[in-house]
Amino acid sequence: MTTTIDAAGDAMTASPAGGPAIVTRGLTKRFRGGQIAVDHLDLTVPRGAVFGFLGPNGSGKTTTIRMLLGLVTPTSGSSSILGAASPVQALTRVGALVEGPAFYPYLSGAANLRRFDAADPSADPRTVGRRVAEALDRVGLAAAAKKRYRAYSLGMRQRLAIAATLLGPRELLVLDEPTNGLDPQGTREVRNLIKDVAAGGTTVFVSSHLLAEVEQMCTHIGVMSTGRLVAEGTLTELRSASVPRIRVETPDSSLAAAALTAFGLTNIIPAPGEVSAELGDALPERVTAALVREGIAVRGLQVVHPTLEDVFVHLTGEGFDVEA
Ligand SMILES: Nc1ncnc2c1ncn2[C@@H]1O[C@H](COP(=O)(O)OP(=O)(O)OP(=O)(O)O)[C@@H](O)[C@H]1O
Repeated sequence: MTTTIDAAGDAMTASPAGGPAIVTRGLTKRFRGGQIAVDHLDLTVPRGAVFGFLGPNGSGKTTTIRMLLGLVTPTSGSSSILGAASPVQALTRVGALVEGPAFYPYLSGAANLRRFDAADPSADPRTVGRRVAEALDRVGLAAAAKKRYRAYSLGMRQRLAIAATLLGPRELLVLDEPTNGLDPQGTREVRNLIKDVAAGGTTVFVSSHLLAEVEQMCTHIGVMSTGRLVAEGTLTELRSASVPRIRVETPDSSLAAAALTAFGLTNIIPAPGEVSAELGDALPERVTAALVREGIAVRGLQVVHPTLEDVFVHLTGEGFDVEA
């Protein structure tokens, strides 16, 4: 049985039924011209998770999603969604938003969804009215069902795009950058919608380059950097991977560095007027006492806990956009 952490940080038990929602093994895509977009990706997305697929632009998120859905052929490796032998066999159980569907500006939200549904050969035309009404209700657009698409705000447009993925019962929702281009209000709407969908038992796999956004709605995170997965785990696991550091302000930084080394601290970085080191399990008061014993002038001392962003920047060597 796998244990996952819900969006609020509480422990919950994910259903083990049917195995993971997504598994990739050695998944690789090299485009013509030699560009490697995804490099031996081993990913496991547990059922019931809201999995944030985080990475800077160009790190391979969209290419991975396209391979998962059978829209791009991998160069090597394999992937499986919902335990199916091929993406086609799982597609009726998966809602996907990769490139926003082309909606007609002069049609209402409801009429657009009906047209969208008509293009799906697996959808039953006899139940379309009920399913469209339910999908609009789920995304909070029931009152705007008859409004023309062109009058929708950006947030409403994105919610309609998500409604299009919810026209049938879905076990898995795959959303590529669903908040791209949205203002803070629209972003909040989409984030809350994703949480609601997940609360109903649907696994959600959502890509983003926004760390804060992923932190607010996801139970699990996978971090991509130049086509490689550099970190994967629950939010709690990834947070606990961050090791606190001690920062000593002193005019004797080289002497202090030597004293910290002698004390057994590692990863020591001396700088003018200060020195810092990984604290690990050491007690800061003991470190202070050791420095004073060595006659080092300590002007200030601070224990610094790296944020999740610090951890990821360290892993990827790149900054993340932290604005939600
Ligand atoms: N059809 C293609 N042909 C050649 N190179 C491609 C193609 N599609 C993507 N790439 C390259 O593969 C790399 C990964 O792109 P991808 O779109 O998967 O990244 P991403 O993380 O989704 O980024 P973004 O958020 O900017 O879409 C990039 O360097 C991109 O230029």
